[in-house]
Amino acid sequence: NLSACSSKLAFMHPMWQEPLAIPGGDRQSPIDIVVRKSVFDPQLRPLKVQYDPRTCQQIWNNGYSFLVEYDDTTDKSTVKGGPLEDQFRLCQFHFHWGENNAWGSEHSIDRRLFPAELHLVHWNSDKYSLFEEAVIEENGLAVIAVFLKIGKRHEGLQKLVDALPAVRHKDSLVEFTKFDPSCLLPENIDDYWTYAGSLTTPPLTEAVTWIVMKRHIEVSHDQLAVFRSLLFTSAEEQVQRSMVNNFRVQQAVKGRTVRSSFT
Ligand SMILES: NS(=O)(=O)/N=C1/NCCO1
Ligand SMILES: [Zn+2]
Repeated sequence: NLSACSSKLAFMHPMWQEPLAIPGGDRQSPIDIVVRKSVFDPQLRPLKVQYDPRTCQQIWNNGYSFLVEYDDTTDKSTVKGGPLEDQFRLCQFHFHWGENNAWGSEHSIDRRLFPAELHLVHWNSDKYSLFEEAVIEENGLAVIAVFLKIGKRHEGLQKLVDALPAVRHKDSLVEFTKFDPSCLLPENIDDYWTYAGSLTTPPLTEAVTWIVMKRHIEVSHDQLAVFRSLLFTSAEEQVQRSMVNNFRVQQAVKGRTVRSSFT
C-alpha cells in the first residue's frame, strides 16, 4: 500500500543533496495536505488565468526537470485572483515524476501521491521587474500545481512529449513555440488548496504562494514513459542517469494553515 511505498521512499536517494542551511526553514515545500485540517476560506476568489501561447519560447533540460519557458517581459501570460493580491507573470512550467506510477508528485493529499505533478511558475509583476528579484521576496512567486494521473492520452501534452527527445541531455535546448499551457489545467480550477511555502528546487527560497489544484489531469502511460527517457546527465558524461524521482522530500508543515477554496 502507499504507506509502505512512502516508507520505501524514505530510503530512496533524494534527487539532490539537501543544503545544510535552508533560508528561514519554517515555510518549506512540498508538504502533505491533510484535507481535514485545511480551512475553507470563503474570501478566496476564483483564479483568473490568462495565457498567450505566442509567449512560449523554448524547452530545455536543466538537469532537474525539463522547463518550457515563456517570454515574461510583458504581462501577456498572467494569473491573478484566488489568494493573490497582485498580478503574477508566467515564466516557465515543468514537472516532477517518479520511476514508476506509484509515486512522483511533490505534494500529496492525505498521503496520496500521484505519478507526476505540473508546476506553472509565476512572479509578482506588480511589485518586481524580474523573476530574479521576486524569487527572494515572501510575496514574490505563485506556483500552480496540478497532479497527473495515468489514464487517457492527453492530446494537448503530445506536442510537448514529441519535443522531449531533442532535450534528452542536461543543458540541451530547443525552440518551442505556440504552446498554450492552459490546456494542462483541469476543467475546474476553482477548487484548490493554497498555503505559504517555498521553491522545491534551489534556491528553495520561501517566496511561493502555492495553489494546488484539487482536480487532476490524465496523461497516458506512454506519455509519462517519455518523461522517464530524459537524462539528468549531459551528453559528455560517461555515466548516463535517467531523469526520474526528481521530487523533493516532503517538509514539516510547522503550524502553517492550508486554506481551501471549496467545502
Ligand atoms: N519546483 S519549484 O518549486 O517550482 N522550483 C522552482 N525553482 C525555480 C522555479 O521553480
Ligand atoms: Zn517544481
